[in-house]
Amino acid sequence: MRLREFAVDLETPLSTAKGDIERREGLLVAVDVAGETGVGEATPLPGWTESLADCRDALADLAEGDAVADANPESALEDGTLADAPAARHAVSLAVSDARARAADRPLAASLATDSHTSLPVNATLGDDGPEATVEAAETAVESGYDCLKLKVGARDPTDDVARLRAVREAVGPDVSLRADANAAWDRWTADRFLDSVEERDLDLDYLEQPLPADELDGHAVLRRLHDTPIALDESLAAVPPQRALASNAADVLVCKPMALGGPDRVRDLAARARDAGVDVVVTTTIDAVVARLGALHVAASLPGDRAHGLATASLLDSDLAVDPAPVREGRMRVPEAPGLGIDVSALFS
Ligand SMILES: O=C(O)CCC(=O)c1ccccc1C(=O)O
Ligand SMILES: [Mg+2]
Repeated sequence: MRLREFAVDLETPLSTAKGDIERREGLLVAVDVAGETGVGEATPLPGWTESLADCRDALADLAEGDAVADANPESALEDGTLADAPAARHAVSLAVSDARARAADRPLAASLATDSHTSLPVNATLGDDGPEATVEAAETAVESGYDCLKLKVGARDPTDDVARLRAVREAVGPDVSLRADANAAWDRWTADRFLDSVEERDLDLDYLEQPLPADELDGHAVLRRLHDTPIALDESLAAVPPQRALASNAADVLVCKPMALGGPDRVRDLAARARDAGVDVVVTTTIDAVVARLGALHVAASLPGDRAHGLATASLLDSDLAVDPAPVREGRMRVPEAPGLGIDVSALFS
């Protein structure tokens, strides 16, 4: 197993209710499995995953036990070694899946599901900003072909967030779908008030993502009963066993971050349970470099459903680890057709 550390800056910080994301640091992992080299990425994000230091330690421990890891890196996925390090587990799991798909000579998505999508709609991700800047960013996104926008809310008074959403709805018209992500900023009363005014003004939100703190499953379930606006859970899935979130009737949609859930295999397991419960799944990045974004794209493409995914985050970075084989065009991403992730490993480990 080989490791390579990396750091990439965001072009402009992504402003959320829980602070700005300015820089992403992580590790690339390469493993040899089934006669092929596969690559994975660990880009931890505290709040969703272990710290960078813990991630680095977990992967270094694995790489040092090289004899074991090389003989069977998959054992580390199942034996609990990486149980408390979802970003590290994500890197190893993605690298193993990439190698296996390359060995089968199929794109990763097609190796995971026979009826995988070849392209997917994605939402534009708009940070917290004043009303004019938010409208301008929304208009630019729609002009470039997006028909789904996700706005960060929760960093200002909810009345101001409603005004931002109203201005965006007026600017983009009724056919663009709008999502709002509060990143756990509100209490039940504030979320209730926000949803009342959104619904009074017919702003028609596709969903409200994580209005309440991560452990408040019952609170989200109450909001679902009181309002027509669908509720999505994100932070909750990293904080409580995802099965509990499903069992609590707390969500219409699960926002699945492969990095936070511990790998593409974990997303697929959870998506199957969600499907049985009639809950939709949207896959998003954690603002990752090209390897993890491609992993998220392939796993999203392997799932049924036609909701836009939160994968359009490459443009937030000011540099990357390699040329992106899946740029966003007209609000969609095409799944690379080359084997595995569709990226050249030698370009990443030179
Ligand atoms: O979903 C998207 O559009 C992009 C991903 C995103 O918003 C995000 C990125 C990093 C950390 C948290 C989040 C989030 O969904 O809250
Ligand atoms: Mg979110």
